[in-house]
Amino acid sequence: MENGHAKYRVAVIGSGNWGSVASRLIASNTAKLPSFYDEVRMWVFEEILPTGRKLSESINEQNENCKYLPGIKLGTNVIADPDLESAVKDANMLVFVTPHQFVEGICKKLVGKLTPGAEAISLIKGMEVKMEGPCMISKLIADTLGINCCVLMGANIANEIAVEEFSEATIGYRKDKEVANRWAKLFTTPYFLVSVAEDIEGVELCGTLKNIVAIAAGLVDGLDMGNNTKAAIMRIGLREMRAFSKLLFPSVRDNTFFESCGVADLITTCLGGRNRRVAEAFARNGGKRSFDELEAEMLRGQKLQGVSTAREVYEVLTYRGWQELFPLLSTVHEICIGQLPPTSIVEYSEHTPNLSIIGGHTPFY
Ligand SMILES: NC(=O)C1=CN([C@@H]2O[C@H](COP(=O)(O)OP(=O)(O)OC[C@H]3O[C@@H](n4cnc5c(N)ncnc54)[C@H](O)[C@@H]3O)[C@@H](O)[C@H]2O)C=CC1
Ligand SMILES: O=C(CO)COP(=O)(O)O
Repeated sequence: MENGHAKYRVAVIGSGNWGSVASRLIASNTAKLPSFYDEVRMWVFEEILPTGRKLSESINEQNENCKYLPGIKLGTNVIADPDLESAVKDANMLVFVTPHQFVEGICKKLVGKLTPGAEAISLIKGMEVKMEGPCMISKLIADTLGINCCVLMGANIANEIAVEEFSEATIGYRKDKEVANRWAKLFTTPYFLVSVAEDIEGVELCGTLKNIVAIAAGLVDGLDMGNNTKAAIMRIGLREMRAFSKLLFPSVRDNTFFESCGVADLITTCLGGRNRRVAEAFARNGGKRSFDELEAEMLRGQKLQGVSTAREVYEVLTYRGWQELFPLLSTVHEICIGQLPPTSIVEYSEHTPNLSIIGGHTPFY
């Protein structure tokens, strides 16, 4: 507490492409706003660079992440720390931003290590499928660590935000608007406008599911189909995103799909994202080179989320008998695993079933 007011210390867990940009954005605000400590600790999954140097040391020396965000200064108040426990020490605002497949292991290491009363926000686009069913990443963080966790999603291609091009984002929260507003204050800059929505599942599912649609858009690009086809894929994808989200969580609001986290993120990722780019290469190679191989070659350490999310969603669809209701989401997975050729992405619509069968109610479509 300072002058009777709480003062907040921020730690960022993750230092990939978006993790580095988010740290830079946040640090530009903590340096200015009196309610936050200047320093932002950024946890780094340690790597040895080709030069033989440790990535964390290189970041602190150059004030730049030469592997995941070359050419951009992070701000001198961003301190890279390869020790997870030390990175979160005394922090009461925790920003989770790693590829989704690593978050469970990270959370397990953090159990019992957090400052009491710490709050979290997840910038991670993805989900886990457990025995009990699908689990959103914010819930995984909240349940494993016993803390409240908001989400921030949006049309946020990191490299564009790094050079301060105008973007918007949506914070999803469950009940506590005051906490959501505090997160919004931490992230908002003149070039990064943040709004809040009391629909955490809707916001997070938008960010998660659009990565599958972006794979479909990339396949269409790789097959040299035109803008009309891509627009159709985006429209059908958005429709399936909304239907799937509402089936999982009936509380999900239609309006959420019109926020930055919804239609805007879908558009930007289908036009300029990594999922789109690698899927295009996959289709150009006729599906003969795997996504894993192309990811390693094209992204050099950055990670795709769409392929594993397609698998996770497919597990939910098959388990619940919903596969036929979601032809686009299902087809993307079947293409990714080589069960169908890339050209199937535009063939499925012939088999689109009568979608009004869901629970005998008016269809979501
Ligand atoms: N890059 C972007 O434009 C955006 C990314 N996102 C989301 O943010 C999340 C994080 O993405 P990025 O920061 O771009 O990461 P990235 O794609 O650059 O991923 C690489 C990161 O994973 C780390 N890593 C590798 N192996 C690891 C392990 N075993 N354990 C822990 N960490 C490991 C690497 O050190 C590196 O920090 C993802 O869910 C992504 O969908 C959201 C908006 C924009
Ligand atoms: O989520 C993103 C933009 O909002 C980035 O998407 P990609 O991971 O496909 O680059």
